[in-house]
Amino acid sequence: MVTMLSASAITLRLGGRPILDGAGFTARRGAVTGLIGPNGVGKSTLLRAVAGLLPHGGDVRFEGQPLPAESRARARLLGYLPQGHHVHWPLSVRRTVALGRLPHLGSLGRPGRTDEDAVERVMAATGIAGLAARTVPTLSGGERARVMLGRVLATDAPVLLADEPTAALDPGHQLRIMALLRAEAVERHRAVVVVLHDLSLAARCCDDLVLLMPDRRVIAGDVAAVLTPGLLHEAYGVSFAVTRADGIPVVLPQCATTAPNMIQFGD
Ligand SMILES: Nc1ncnc2c1ncn2[C@@H]1O[C@H](COP(=O)(O)OP(=O)(O)OP(=O)(O)O)[C@@H](O)[C@H]1O
Repeated sequence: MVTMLSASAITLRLGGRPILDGAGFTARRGAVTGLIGPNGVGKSTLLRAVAGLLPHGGDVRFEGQPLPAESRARARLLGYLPQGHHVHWPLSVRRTVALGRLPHLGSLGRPGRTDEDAVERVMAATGIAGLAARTVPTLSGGERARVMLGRVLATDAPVLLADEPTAALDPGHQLRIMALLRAEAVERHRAVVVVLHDLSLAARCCDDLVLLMPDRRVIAGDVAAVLTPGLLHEAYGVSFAVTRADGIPVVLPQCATTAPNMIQFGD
């Protein structure tokens, strides 16, 4: 599979502090790449930098070419789903998904047949066609997550960057969202990059993993190469058992004691 997106030597400061210092990763066409690592290590920041939403040093390329500086042209290449994205105003589901077509609309901003087809396709794929007329604030968390994902899928961008799209979802919805992202990668030949905290879900649903370490190393490779007990202990500060259940990888954090207050938080 071909590298579609590459980010290298990304440096970035926020609030006067260096947050990223030489981070990078590649994402292949037709594959799901999981971006993992402990809280605060810089996963969201890296994704936002790559999406062009934060000024940064380093190099981001699409199929070997620098990304266009113009935001609409860039948005046609990179679809970005922010963490915990909500719509608080009473916009219908259909109109929310249609917002994903904005980078494609001409100067009059009028959607054409291609735009309408894209919205219908995405609403069917995400299972939200039956909710089309509902307003987003009236939806459940699981329904809203699918609508927000629908909005980004409607961009038809070849690269999808999704920041914790499964957060706060039940296990069934988590698997459905990941299956959708997989289908976008495999059937529509996109490169999908997804930030995940659930390491078993990452092991099960991702082809490649990128682990951001607290000491700023970046460990990239397939699931077996990255999800080792040694690397996970270094990354998260607790022990892990990496095993299989019915052939499905399972990554279990271990605690010497069952008392949660025995886990020490870092600085
Ligand atoms: N606007 C900001 N100003 C100053 N520091 C910030 C800002 N935004 C983020 N940071 C800091 O940057 C670091 C990386 O944050 P980021 O949200 O990228 O981490 P993350 O790996 O996505 O974390 P989590 O898993 O908790 O979502 C954190 O220490 C955070 O406090």
